[in-house]
Amino acid sequence: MSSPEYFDCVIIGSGEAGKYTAWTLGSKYGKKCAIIERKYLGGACPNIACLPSKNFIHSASVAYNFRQAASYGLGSFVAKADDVKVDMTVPGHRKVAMVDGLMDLHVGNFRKANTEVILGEGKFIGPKTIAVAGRMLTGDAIIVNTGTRALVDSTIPGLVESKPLTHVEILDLEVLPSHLIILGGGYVGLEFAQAYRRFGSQVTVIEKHERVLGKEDEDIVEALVGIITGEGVRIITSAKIDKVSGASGDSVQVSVNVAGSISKITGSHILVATGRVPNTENMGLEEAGINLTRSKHVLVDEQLRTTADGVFAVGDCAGSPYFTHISFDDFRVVLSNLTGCPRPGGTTDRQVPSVLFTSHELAHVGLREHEAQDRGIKYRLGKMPMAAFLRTRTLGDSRGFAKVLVEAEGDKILGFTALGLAAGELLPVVQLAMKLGISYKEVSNLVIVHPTMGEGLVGLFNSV
Ligand SMILES: Cc1cc2nc3c(=O)[nH]c(=O)nc-3n(C[C@H](O)[C@H](O)[C@H](O)COP(=O)(O)OP(=O)(O)OC[C@H]3O[C@@H](n4cnc5c(N)ncnc54)[C@H](O)[C@@H]3O)c2cc1C
Ligand SMILES: NC(=O)c1ccc[n+]([C@@H]2O[C@H](COP(=O)([O-])OP(=O)(O)OC[C@H]3O[C@@H](n4cnc5c(N)ncnc54)[C@H](O)[C@@H]3O)[C@@H](O)[C@H]2O)c1
Repeated sequence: MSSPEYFDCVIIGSGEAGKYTAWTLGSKYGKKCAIIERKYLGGACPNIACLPSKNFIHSASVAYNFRQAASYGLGSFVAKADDVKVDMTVPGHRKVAMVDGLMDLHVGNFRKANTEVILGEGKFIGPKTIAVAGRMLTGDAIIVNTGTRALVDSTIPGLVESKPLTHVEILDLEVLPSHLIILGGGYVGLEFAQAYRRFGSQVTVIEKHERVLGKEDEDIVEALVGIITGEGVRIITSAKIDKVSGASGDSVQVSVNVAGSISKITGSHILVATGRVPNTENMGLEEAGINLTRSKHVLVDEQLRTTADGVFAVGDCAGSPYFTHISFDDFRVVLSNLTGCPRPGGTTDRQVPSVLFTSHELAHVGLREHEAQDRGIKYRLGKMPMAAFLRTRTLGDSRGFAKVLVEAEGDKILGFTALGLAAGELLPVVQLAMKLGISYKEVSNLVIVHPTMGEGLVGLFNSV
């Protein structure tokens, strides 16, 4: 057997953490990296997940705003709101143009970093040895960054046979579903539900738990559901799916059992959004000494080291919270290890901020109110309607609210949640205050420009 080709670092999967590692090791440290990618150069985010879905959401919000044109004196352009029909090929082309631009950027970055990009499916054939496209590679460091994929639950009778859409296919759909049925009321389900409703589809979301977005506080979910259902999305909760029949793209029927009462929902398309599974099977991981967890994520410690010497795992496949910015932070942790100065604590106690990109956005960081109550953590609460964030008045939509949890005995911020227009933009200043461990009063004492969204934080933090 010939000996493997040597690289300083070999990365399987070109997701967020992996590509930044290659770009940085190559451009800043002069290291020679190889990155192996089977389909989506740069990973899910720029190709089939975050960025294309947000591009779509923006197209949908233009359609939504167009229907409101009369309230801005533009009624003569829109005879009747229902007359606005979206040619779905156009948002599709807009998305493709964006992705093409992002790919140019990626190719340029790999070139600048002198990274060898190898297209193919990477598989371990021995400790630190990987086979791909008829080649055999090894390196000082190996990084597994293979991500996750949408779960299509084969235990639901008829679901697989109905050929449901996942987030990948729906982003390429060039027709508007007359009725889109969405299984799962989590991030993917709700973002697409509102977007497709805004494009003009009838939309039904079916969620198995008693609430959508099960992790969030009840008051937040109630307010968000009010906004989304107010636009015409139907949400069915506490629902068990008994059976799916028919075919997505033609006619599909879902039998739903809610507390023993069975109903049949008929739609034109069905989208699965019921969670994700790690891409860790058939890769020779365990044979190479890389153990998996019960959920089939790669088992890692706080420095993202696997059970095999010199092999790291990063991003979704390592069970890090499923967000691109978290995968990016995994890159920082691994880089700190590869450059000889491991980040103290690694991934322990890092912030996990999130934004659900519905309109209105749901932004969160730190402790939720129900989590504090469940854990018996005492807190003081500041809560303020978005109407008191005066910027929202200028934008004509003041729905939603924000709340902040502060220590009962001290002044540190424990958690922050906001539901409102552009709420995601409020996070960094709160995150910084939390990270520095400074008093919430430092935020309420800031001079913040009037009338920006951030200005509302002064009132919110004063209300504690
Ligand atoms: C619809 C949708 C919208 C989302 N929106 C957001 C958002 O707005 N903000 C946010 O922060 N997060 C969002 N996420 C989550 C985010 O996309 C993921 O958390 C992120 O992409 C994970 O990155 P990663 O580094 O783990 O790898 P990934 O981006 O998953 O990349 C892994 C890569 O590995 C490749 N691969 C797998 N196996 C092999 C193999 N054996 N050989 C070679 N290559 C392989 C895959 O093709 C893929 O390109 C969204 C997810 C979805 C589904
Ligand atoms: N804006 C963002 O940052 C963003 C957007 C999309 C996805 N993501 C990431 O991707 C992850 C995956 O998203 P997702 O929406 O696929 O998963 P999710 O875990 O967020 O939500 C899945 C939902 O499906 C429900 N469910 C599960 N099985 C079901 C069944 N049989 N019938 C009905 N409902 C069922 C769950 O109770 C849950 O509410 C997210 O958790 C998030 O981390 C992030």
